[in-house]
Amino acid sequence: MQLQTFASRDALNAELAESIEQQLNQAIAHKGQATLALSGGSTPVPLFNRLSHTPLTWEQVTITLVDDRWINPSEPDSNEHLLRTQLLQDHARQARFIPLWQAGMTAEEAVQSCQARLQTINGPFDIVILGMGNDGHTASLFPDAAELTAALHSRADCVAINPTQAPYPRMSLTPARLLNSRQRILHIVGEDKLATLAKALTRPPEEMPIHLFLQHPLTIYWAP
Ligand SMILES: O=C(O)[C@H](O)[C@@H](O)[C@H](O)[C@H](O)COP(=O)(O)O
Repeated sequence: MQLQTFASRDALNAELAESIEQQLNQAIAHKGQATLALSGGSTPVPLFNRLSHTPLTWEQVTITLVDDRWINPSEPDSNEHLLRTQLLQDHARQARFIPLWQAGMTAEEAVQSCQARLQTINGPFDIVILGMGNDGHTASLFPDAAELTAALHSRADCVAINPTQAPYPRMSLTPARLLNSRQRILHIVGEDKLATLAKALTRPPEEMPIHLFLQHPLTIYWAP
C-alpha cells in the first residue's frame, strides 16, 4: 500500500489524470487497447472533467463502472449518468463504455447479462479507481448489505447488492473482478476519509470492505 498525499485536490487531480493518461497510453502501445474501471460518487467528478479533455486514442479505451445505483441513467444519481455527462465528453466521448445498468430488470435479474457484458473485457483491468465511504464501503460493497459475505467470496464478476443505509439497489463488481487488475487506485479526499482508512486497517472486510483491498497492492491518492 502506498499513500500519496497532495496539498490540494487540484494538485491531486492533475497528477492522477496524468498518471492515468500515461498508463492508458502504455497499455495501448503494448496491446492495442486499454481498460479502465471507475467509481461514481462525488470525489472523481473533477478528475473526470480533466480526463475528458485529455487527448488520447480514446477509441482504444474500454471504460466500465465498479458499481452503479439501479436507477435509470437519465437520473442524476446514476453513476452511468455521471460518467456520460462528466467523462464521456469532448475527447473521451470516443471511448467504448460498458454499462452495468439494464432497462426493464431488477439488479438480481440482470446479474447474468451484466456478467456476460463484463466478460467481453479480456484479461485484467489496466486501472481500477476505487472510492470509499466513511462506513468502509468501496464500490457497492456495503458492510450492512445482506449480500456482502457472499460477494466477498464470489468468483463471479458482478453481484446485486441491497444496502440498508444507502439509497437504491446496486450492481457491484466483486472483489475477485476488481482485484483482477494491473493497478488499483483509491481516490479519497478530506480528513474524515483518512481517519476511516486508519480504522479500516484494523477491521475485517465484513466490517469495512475496503480492508480487503488494503491487503493487496493499492496506491492511495489523498488530498485534504
Ligand atoms: O456509487 C457509489 O456511491 C460509489 O461508487 C461509491 O463506492 C463511492 O465511491 C463512495 O461512496 C465514495 O463516494 P464520494 O466520492 O461521494 O465520497
